[in-house]
Amino acid sequence: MDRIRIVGGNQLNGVIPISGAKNAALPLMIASLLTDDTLTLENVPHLADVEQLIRILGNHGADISVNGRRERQGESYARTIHFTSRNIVSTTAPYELVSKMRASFWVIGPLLAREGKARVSLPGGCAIGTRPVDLFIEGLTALGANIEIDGGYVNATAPAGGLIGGRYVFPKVSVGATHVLMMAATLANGTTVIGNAAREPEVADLAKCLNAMGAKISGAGTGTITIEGVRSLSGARHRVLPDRIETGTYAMAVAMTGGDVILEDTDPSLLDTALEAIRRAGAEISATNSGIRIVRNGPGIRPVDIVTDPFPGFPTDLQAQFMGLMTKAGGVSHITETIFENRFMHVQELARLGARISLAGQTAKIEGVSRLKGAPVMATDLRASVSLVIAGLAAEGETMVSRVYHLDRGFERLEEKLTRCGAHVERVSD
Ligand SMILES: CC(=O)N[C@H]1[C@@H](OP(=O)(O)OP(=O)(O)OC[C@H]2O[C@@H](n3ccc(=O)[nH]c3=O)[C@H](O)[C@@H]2O)O[C@H](CO)[C@@H](O)[C@@H]1O
Ligand SMILES: C=C(OP(=O)(O)O)C(=O)O
Repeated sequence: MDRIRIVGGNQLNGVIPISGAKNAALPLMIASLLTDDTLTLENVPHLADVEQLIRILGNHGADISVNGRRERQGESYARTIHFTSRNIVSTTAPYELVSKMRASFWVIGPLLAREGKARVSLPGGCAIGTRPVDLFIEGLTALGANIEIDGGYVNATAPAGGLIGGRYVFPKVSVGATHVLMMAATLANGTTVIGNAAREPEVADLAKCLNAMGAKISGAGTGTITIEGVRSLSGARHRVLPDRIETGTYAMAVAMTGGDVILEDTDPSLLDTALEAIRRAGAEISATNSGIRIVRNGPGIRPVDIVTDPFPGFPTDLQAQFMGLMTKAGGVSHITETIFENRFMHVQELARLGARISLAGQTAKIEGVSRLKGAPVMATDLRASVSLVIAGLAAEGETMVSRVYHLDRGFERLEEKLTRCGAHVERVSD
């Protein structure tokens, strides 16, 4: 199993290209099931989750080629991938495939809308909380679906004439359930209104792509989304938006080590709240023509309190990384997690590096220390793993991160991107 070896102490200086967003690419890929035509996605990151979803879509009958080649004939990055689901050959998404990744459950929306039925295993994914699917079930039921859970599978059927436009107000914001309801409603009879919708940029990116495919969606990116159902969708070409979580992660890494880095091919407006927190921690951040410049020289890291919230709040997917940064702040900070009830698994691992963190309910208190010391640590989930990398970059000596398959789910070429900026980071394959 691969591990990542970091020798801390180097500043980061240079340019880091930001990849397409995993959390946009996944729903966009799933949207290809809505049409018998070809959906072409550009700027798709090369990640374990993308590969897994390619397998899942293939199981439903999608024909997939990468950069004009059949998948696995050659490797490349920032890929253009063509998805054609001329016929759906199976409306079942089996446990063996879906249990590995939460987002694969989302195929339920397109399958139900296009084929009138779907049998999808209850999802797996990062162990960061219970992550139920009640909101998906309520939302799809509001479009007329009949849903039962049996033997670990969600069995959904649409009325004889297809899904029917409806109104559903989420009692709690859910990114995934918003994606699914929006996709399902594109092919429903009549108009659907989704209230308290997730406002994440990835939802707006999916709507933009669906509209390019012929859907009639307005309001995506706001709390109310209106979808006028259409008979069928066509193919389209769409570029996946930049990964705001990867952007924030590297910005925090630079704030941690000090240095001067340009994050290229990204957009600061995707992560205003997180950038503001990093600024308050002592880094200078400015927009460039194609991204963000982040500089920290001289003064140390200042303690900053944050609370995670749905967009436009501070993203839960950057919480672990910000905690990594705060371990070396000159004072006490507090981090409150409001989205997932069990997203503090990195605390005990950061402690191995010398961090002083105590937990009280959903709030972590971090007493900054002046030095961290390298140690063997274990990645417990995707963002937790990269918080250990951030801490390791500023720790004295060697940090060895095991279970990096978590990291490979969401960070494309991390070692290469950091090494190019002067860090000592390498992958060790046993
Ligand atoms: C692939 C992807 O894009 N994943 C992101 C997506 O996950 P995901 O879409 O799974 O997260 P949700 O927004 O659905 O979850 C938010 C909260 O709602 C709860 N909930 C959700 C659905 C449901 O039916 N019932 C319910 O109670 C969840 O347990 C959680 O407490 O948004 C999260 C919140 O920004 C991010 O951390 C994930 O990185
Ligand atoms: C939690 C994440 O992903 P997922 O929802 O796929 O588990 C994440 O991207 O941080």
